[in-house]
Amino acid sequence: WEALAELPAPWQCPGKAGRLAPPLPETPRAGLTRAPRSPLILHPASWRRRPIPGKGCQGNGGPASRPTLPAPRAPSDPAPPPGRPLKKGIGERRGGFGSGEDKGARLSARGAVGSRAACCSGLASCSSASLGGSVGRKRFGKDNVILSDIRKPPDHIFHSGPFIYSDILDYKNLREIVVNNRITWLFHYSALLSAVGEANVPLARAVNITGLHNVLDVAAEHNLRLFVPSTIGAFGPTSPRNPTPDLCIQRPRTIYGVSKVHAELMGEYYHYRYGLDFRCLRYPGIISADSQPGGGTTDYAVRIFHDAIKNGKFECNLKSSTRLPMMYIDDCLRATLEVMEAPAESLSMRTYNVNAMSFTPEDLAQELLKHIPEFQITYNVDSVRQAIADSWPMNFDDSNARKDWGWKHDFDLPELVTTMLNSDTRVAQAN
Ligand SMILES: NC(=O)C1=CN([C@@H]2O[C@H](COP(=O)(O)OP(=O)(O)OC[C@H]3O[C@@H](n4cnc5c(N)ncnc54)[C@H](O)[C@@H]3O)[C@@H](O)[C@H]2O)C=CC1
Ligand SMILES: CC(=O)[C@H](N)C(=O)O
Repeated sequence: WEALAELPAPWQCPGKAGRLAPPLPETPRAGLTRAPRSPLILHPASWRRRPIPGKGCQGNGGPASRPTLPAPRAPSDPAPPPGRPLKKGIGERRGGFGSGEDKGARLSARGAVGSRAACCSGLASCSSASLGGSVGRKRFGKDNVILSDIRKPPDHIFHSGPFIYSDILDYKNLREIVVNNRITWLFHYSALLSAVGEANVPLARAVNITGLHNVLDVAAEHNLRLFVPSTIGAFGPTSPRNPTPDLCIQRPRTIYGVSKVHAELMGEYYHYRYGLDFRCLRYPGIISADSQPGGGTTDYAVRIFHDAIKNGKFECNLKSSTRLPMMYIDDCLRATLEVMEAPAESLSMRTYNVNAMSFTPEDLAQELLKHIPEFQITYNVDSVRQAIADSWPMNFDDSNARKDWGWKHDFDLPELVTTMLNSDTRVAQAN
């Protein structure tokens, strides 16, 4: 591991346009040196090992012109220490990240000035929307959360705070956003979901795998705290299905699942090898009134509410007995913020299952009938979605999340249905 410390990290190697960091200024001493502080931004790139002549990556610019990586940590090392608190006064902006009361944000600040979080798109198709827009902005202040996507979100999101266009496949642009906006936390939501992924494997491979590589590199290079959601879809037919524990066989049969197992493993690898503060939750199917489903297998559990309110009936594309783990969006967002704000010492793992409830389409229909007595459900099974659902967990064991950082869900099936049908929710408003 000592020897590996002198090798370049992925984001320092040539191969992708704009990937090379600028050469280090000459420093008077050999070994670990500190580059001069910029008056505006102090980020971890300030800490460099001087390159050793003749070592480092070959190609553009020659070895001596390239900075080397932050020292890799041996796999047995403990998790990296939390970042230093922001200097008082500097990062205190509008009560959001870096504010005096905000413990999590202070922990995350890691030497940045005026910390900010960025969400690369978000939950469901009004993506960037749901997560950053709803809770991230409420929690940290609207100007301290920057949302991005390749699609314009609905108006209520678009006008709720900073939103920028960003393609996850454009590494240089990601880097610009992080540096120019002094980003300290990154929530990476861009992905193609299970059903649309099967319909366009090359695109799913690019967005879910290459996009993740870009995010990992930019996060490690700039010492960001990184959240990547995984899913029940990261398990497959050979995993125990009822319940599915955190650690077991993971052999998914969809490109979506394969890309998410890859994300879990790559994030953990970057954590142990480069000290990246990577945190990941395996979400169940997420049910939100705020957004339209994005092409997944669990979409029926969102669509059913829209159709029930609008037409009083619903045609379900999964069999009535298909049991899957599910969660209401508020629980999902709270779990995400809680794991991001948890002290590093409390995390015994970097990827956790989280769960709230588990139901079948029939269970959901029965609960809806209590509110809409004339509601009717029929079944027209989609064979692709059904095969996917049959390979996924029926119930999720999230005891490690509950034990390590105190995860506790608020919404079971009755509360979910009442809330989704409540006149305040967007399902009711949209219909
Ligand atoms: N919705 C759910 O039930 C669950 C979602 N998740 C995870 O949460 C994340 C978000 O899921 P949803 O919002 O439901 O999916 P979605 O399909 O609604 O949103 C994904 C977003 O990614 C954006 N995107 C696609 N290609 C992009 C690119 N090249 N650059 C930038 N953005 C791009 C899309 O425009 C879209 O807005 C995904 O990573 C998914 O795996 C995990 C488990 C359950
Ligand atoms: C559970 C998920 O990851 C998503 N909703 C999908 O069905 O693909």
